[in-house]
Amino acid sequence: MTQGTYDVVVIGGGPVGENAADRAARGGLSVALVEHERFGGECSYWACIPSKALLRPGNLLAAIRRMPGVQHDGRIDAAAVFARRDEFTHGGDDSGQFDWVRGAGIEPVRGHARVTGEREVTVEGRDGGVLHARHAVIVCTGSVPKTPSLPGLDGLPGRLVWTSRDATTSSEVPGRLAVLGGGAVGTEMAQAWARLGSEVHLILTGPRPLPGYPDFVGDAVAEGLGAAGVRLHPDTGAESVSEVDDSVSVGLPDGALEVDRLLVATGRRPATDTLGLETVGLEPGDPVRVDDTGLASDVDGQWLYAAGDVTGRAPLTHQGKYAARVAGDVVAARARGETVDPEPWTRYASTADHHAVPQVVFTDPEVAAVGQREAEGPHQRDVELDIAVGGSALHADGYPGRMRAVVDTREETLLGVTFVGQDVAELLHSATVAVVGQVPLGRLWHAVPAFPTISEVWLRMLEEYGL
Ligand SMILES: Cc1cc2nc3c(=O)[nH]c(=O)nc-3n(C[C@H](O)[C@H](O)[C@H](O)COP(=O)(O)OP(=O)(O)OC[C@H]3O[C@@H](n4cnc5c(N)ncnc54)[C@H](O)[C@@H]3O)c2cc1C
Ligand SMILES: NC(=O)c1ccc[n+]([C@@H]2O[C@H](COP(=O)([O-])OP(=O)(O)OC[C@H]3O[C@@H](n4cnc5c(N)ncnc54)[C@H](O)[C@@H]3O)[C@@H](O)[C@H]2O)c1
Repeated sequence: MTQGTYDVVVIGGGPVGENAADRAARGGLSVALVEHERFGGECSYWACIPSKALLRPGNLLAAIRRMPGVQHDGRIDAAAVFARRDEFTHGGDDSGQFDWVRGAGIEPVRGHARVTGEREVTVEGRDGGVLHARHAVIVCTGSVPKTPSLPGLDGLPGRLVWTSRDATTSSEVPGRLAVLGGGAVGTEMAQAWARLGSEVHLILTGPRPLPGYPDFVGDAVAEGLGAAGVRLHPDTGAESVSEVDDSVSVGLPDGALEVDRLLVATGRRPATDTLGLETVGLEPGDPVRVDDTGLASDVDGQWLYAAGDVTGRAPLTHQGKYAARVAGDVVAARARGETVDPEPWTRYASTADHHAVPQVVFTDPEVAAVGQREAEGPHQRDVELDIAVGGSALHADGYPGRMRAVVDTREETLLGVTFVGQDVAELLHSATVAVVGQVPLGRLWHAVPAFPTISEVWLRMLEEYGL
């Protein structure tokens, strides 16, 4: 039984909760961190880490195939890929993360936490009890999969339906896999499992995958998925599903598709269903809306904060951790009695959430984007060009890639940059620095890309703009 009063109680020990707790502890506060499953959260065991471990070998093999003169037998050893993935996820053992929490001077608490009143958290489970927070409760409970309303889905036996957790942890390669949803999870997992040997069908409601990106991105990823053997079903959408002979029959407008597993990857929603938010006037199931300091917008008394997926702001690990650093620092500063001025771009405001969220989709080709994805106003211009420079040609034969920069034509700064192509992920931070730093194009002209690198496309983009 855990009872006690801490300066701060953080609910949810994923990457975001760990960072919020760490910053508050570094600020001199006593902190309890409550986790009901595994310290390290979704990202470490069921999301970012295992998915990237599954993708990398296939992307590497595809790159090798495109390079004349490199010997290979064209095979992926699925068992070895799974073994490497399981090393990254420590076979689901969170003791290393638990020890890190302790080592950071944070009190780890195992159990399910609920807010039961102002500055009060009740924990059920191994370390059950009531925790009181002198200064703040920070909610970092992440998100859970959204289930679409699809006739027959509720009645399908669980073994036939995959969530992203199954898609990232399975050590069996299904013969036939249907993937519902062409977002980041759907595209990444479709490609990974096709490369691991499944016959994969990607069912899309629109004409191309990754609908939130420029069309040239979705088209390039569709081509890459096709090259990996994924069968795309654009403008389709599943009408119903049912079990037939231990398989799933997916009803499509042009007939039934029979598969061994159905991966539902139709988005995520904030994990606030059983958090007790009704006790403080919030609606369970809704995101915890916050201002740029992380303070909950609809709760009085300046004590409830949130960061990460649960806020619905920028549901990515790195961006959630950024918001967590801000919230942890704000709580520590306010606890010291300091007045926090959340001016944009100070350490007390997660300003980048509005202007400069970077994301990579680790398909082949990769997608890397930050900030605005297209021109939206009269003084904005899209500058779009193929990535066709000395560096890219040497990197891969006939390198197919494209970029778009969105330029503020009055300030002559960048509002956003999108790349698609092999290995563009590592180009992204240069774009993020340019967007966040509002670097004038005239000054970017002097940031000379080394020859021969893919970054030479920066120079071509400036020339295309007119410099
Ligand atoms: C398949 C997949 C791949 C992804 N790949 C990437 C990627 O490559 N890069 C990227 O940036 N993002 C990726 N994401 C998104 C990323 O996983 C999330 O943005 C990130 O995990 C959010 O961190 P978080 O700490 O807010 O939430 P989570 O990681 O979900 O952690 C929340 C924690 O809170 C705990 N918790 C919840 N409720 C309670 C409660 N009441 N009491 C106690 N504990 C509780 C949970 O058990 C969990 O440990 C991916 C997502 C998926 C599904
Ligand atoms: N590399 C990365 O950064 C990475 C990788 C995976 C996931 N993530 C994050 O995890 C979260 C969840 O990813 P996700 O791909 O599940 O969500 P998403 O919202 O990115 O994509 C879901 C897709 O499913 C489609 N969809 C919705 N209902 C459908 C239906 N009934 N039938 C067919 N399609 C349908 C939507 O149009 C959308 O394209 C996102 O926030 C994502 O950014 C990030």
